[in-house]
Amino acid sequence: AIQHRLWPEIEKTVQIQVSMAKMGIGECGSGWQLFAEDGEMKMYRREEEVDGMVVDPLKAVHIVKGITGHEVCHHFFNPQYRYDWETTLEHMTVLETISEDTLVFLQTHKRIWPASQRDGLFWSHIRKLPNEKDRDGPDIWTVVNNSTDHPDYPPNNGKCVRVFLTVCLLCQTTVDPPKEGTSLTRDNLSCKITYCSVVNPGGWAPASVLRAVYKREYPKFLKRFTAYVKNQTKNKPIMF
Ligand SMILES: CCCCCc1ccc(-c2ccc(S(=O)(=O)CCO)cc2)cc1/C=C\c1ccccn1
Repeated sequence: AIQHRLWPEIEKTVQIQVSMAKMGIGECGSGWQLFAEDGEMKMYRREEEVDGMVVDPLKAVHIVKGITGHEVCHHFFNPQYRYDWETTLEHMTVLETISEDTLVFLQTHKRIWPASQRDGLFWSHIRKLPNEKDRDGPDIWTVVNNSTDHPDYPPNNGKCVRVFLTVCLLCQTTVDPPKEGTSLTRDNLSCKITYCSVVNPGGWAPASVLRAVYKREYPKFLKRFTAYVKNQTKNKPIMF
C-alpha cells in the first residue's frame, strides 16, 4: 500500500506512547500524584508548565468488567459515537480519512470561562497489538490521538485557540475461563484501561482554571465513557 505522509510520524508516536502507557506509575518517572480515585479508577497527574502554561501530563488506570479492549477502542475511535460520551465537545468533523484505522479530526470544545474557546486538530489511529505476556491471550488494543496540521485549518485563525494534545488509550483484556461446559459470557471479561494525555492549552489560561477543569473533567470523562461502552455492548456479541 502507498505510504501516507503521516505514516512515519504515526508509527513512531504509537510506539513511544504505547511503551509509556505500559509502564507502571512507579517506573515512568517520579512526581506522579494521585489526584482522583473512584473504585477501580485511579488518576494521576504531574504538575508541569511550558512557557508558564499548565501542560500537566495525566495518566489514568481503570479496570472495567464485562467489556473487551477492542470494544473500548472501537467506541473511542469511531466518530459516530463521540457526541454520546464526549460532553465537552461543541463540534467535531472528520477532515480526512487516511485509512480505515486512521482519521484526522477537527473538534471544538465548549468554552470554559474565563478562558477562550479551544479547538483541536489531530490524527487518530486505532491498532491491535500482540499480547506479549500471553501469546494465546486476547490482543491489546490502542487508540493514539496526536495533534497535526491541516492546510485549510491553520491554528488560531478564527475564534478558537488551538490546543496541542497527545492521547493514548491502551486496553488489555483478561478472560477468566468459565466453568467446564459453560459458555463464555461478559461476566468472564475484564479490561484494564490506561489513558494517558498531555494537553497544551495553546494560549494562556489561568493555571488554577486549567487544573480545576482537569480535576473535574477527566474523572467524569473516563467514568462516563466506560459506562457508555458497557451500556452499548451489554446485549451484543463479544467483540475480541
Ligand atoms: C481552558 C480549557 C482548556 C482545555 C480545553 C480542552 C482541550 C482538549 C480537550 C480534549 C480532551 C480529550 C480528548 S481525547 O481524549 O482525544 C477524546 C476525543 O475528544 C481530546 C481533547 C478537552 C478540553 C476541555 C475539557 C476537557 C478537559 C479534560 C477532559 C475532558 N474535557
